[in-house]
Amino acid sequence: MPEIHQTSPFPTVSWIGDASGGFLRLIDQTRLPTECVEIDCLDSAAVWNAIKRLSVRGAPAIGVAAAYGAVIGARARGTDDPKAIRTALKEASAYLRTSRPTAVNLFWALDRMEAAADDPGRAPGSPLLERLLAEAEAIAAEDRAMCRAIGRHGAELLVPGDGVLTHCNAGGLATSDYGTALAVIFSAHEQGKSVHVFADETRPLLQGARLTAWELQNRGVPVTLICDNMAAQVMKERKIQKVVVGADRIAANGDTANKIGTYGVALLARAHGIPFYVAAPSSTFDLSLADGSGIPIEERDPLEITHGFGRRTAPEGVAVYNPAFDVTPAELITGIITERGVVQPVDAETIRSLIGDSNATR
Ligand SMILES: CSC[C@H]1O[C@H](OP(=O)(O)O)[C@H](O)[C@@H]1O
Repeated sequence: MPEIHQTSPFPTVSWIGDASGGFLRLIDQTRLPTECVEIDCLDSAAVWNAIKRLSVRGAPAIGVAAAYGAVIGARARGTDDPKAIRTALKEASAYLRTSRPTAVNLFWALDRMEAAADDPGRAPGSPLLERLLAEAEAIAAEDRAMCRAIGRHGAELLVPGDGVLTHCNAGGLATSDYGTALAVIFSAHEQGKSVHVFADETRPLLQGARLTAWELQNRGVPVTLICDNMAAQVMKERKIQKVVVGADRIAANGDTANKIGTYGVALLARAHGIPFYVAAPSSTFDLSLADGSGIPIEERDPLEITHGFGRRTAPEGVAVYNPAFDVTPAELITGIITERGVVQPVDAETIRSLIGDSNATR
């Protein structure tokens, strides 16, 4: 059973100790906003469970956690023999890949960890476990930098007084720090642009209510919480000038998988003439997919719908459908805000030239 520690709000995911004896520490996001506690993951099974149960969630944060989980898994055979470490790493990587299917960052990060194990060029001469930890730390550091760059590029799209609708949580909790969609908000505020956020609560797991509202309040950003079914009304009342959401996997043509309900928000934004932006790092692109039809959509436990709020809210035995994501077609997306700039999603070649095949390793 992982240990539990009280903690300050950040960092979402961090490594404690050295390569041979260290472990992954993360905020348990299932306990927010009422409790901000951390759990320590001492083996790859604890990391797998943390991802599966959304203790750690959000595409980039899942990738960073999986990278550290691969380091832990590489030690599973208790030897410094590089051959045994590589074998244990591959086993841990294959196991961690089964935790959740949609966020491509999980697979992107594990691909990087496996490549690092075979690349003596990184930190030549140092023990393999230290090289693996260095790669995981690099993935986390790159993510922090990408989030800040996304914030800078995205903040240019906002004007003072904008009402911005968000869906789910694409904040610091969904990344190694600062967020993607919320990075745009945070950066705008740091530049003195006052914007007001309307946060969809985002059923069934309420990442918007529990996490986005919590993050924005922590940083002093004005936020109004709404139910998902109120998005059309706030748009009709002209309270919303922009929509900014995160992403879990973006295909080569810009089709974007994100939390369930995002597609509906995109349709509403189009109907009201409101720009709809996706904010995501290049690690969330899957250029191996020509379009969104190939993005695997996770289906989760029906109990998340029938037993939310701590009690049963549906008749015993009722049929339930619980897809955790949907795919917004590129033609409904005004622009994708990446660390390299804003790209118009329907031009697949522009996306490929901006993102580059090397970054989107799939
Ligand atoms: C910055 S990616 C955040 C992205 O991930 C969330 O899904 P989940 O909470 O199930 O991991 C949601 O789709 C967010 O937009």
